[in-house]
Amino acid sequence: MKLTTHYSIILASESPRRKELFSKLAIPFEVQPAKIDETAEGALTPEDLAISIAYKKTVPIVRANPNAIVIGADTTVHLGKELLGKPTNEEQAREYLKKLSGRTHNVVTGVSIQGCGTSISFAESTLVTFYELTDEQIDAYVATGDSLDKAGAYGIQTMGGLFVEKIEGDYNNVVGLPISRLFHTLLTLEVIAFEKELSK
Ligand SMILES: Cc1cn([C@H]2C[C@H](O)[C@@H](COP(=O)(O)OP(=O)(O)OP(=O)(O)O)O2)c(=O)[nH]c1=O
Repeated sequence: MKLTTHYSIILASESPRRKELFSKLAIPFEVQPAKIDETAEGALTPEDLAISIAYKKTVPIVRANPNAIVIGADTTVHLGKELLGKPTNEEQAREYLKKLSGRTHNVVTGVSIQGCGTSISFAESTLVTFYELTDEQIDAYVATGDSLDKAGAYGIQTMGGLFVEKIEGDYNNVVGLPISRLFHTLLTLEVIAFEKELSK
């Protein structure tokens, strides 16, 4: 299938995983990371929190590119009422993984699509259950350095995936972008469309 767009599209993210997932659409796009303060005020639900940060990421990019459609995303890990962001150091990474061991957590990615008269956001949730982890497993994984740029201190797409017993929901959402829901949303918004190929 071949998709097309009349818009210039900007992915407001420095995440290489988001860039790779967005590339599945095979349409031209640019990456412009937004450096923002990733905190949100008020007692928000996990979904509203992820949406509000995703939206915040689009704001400076929309301002600088008024003729583009800008897409921002934010992924957070929730264990009960506790929010586990990116660990600030290896000690915190170990602490997060100990908490996740043997339990089910919720990975929520907020996505915000802004610009050219479009303003829509959504959040997708995936439940992830970890095996019971030993200290040896946690120490060995954290020593790889993979934890530090990832919410919840693990990457399901890297060796962190070895800790996962099961997931309920969209795998790509855990990696950082629910690309299939985004694909359907962009089609509905007519931001993207199928390019009708002339019969050969
Ligand atoms: C749980 C989990 C998170 N992650 C990543 C996805 C996100 O990149 C990151 C969470 O941080 P985010 O703040 O969502 O994203 P980011 O800082 O990487 O990029 P940007 O703000 O510029 O868009 O954690 C994985 O790669 N694998 C996983 O299994």
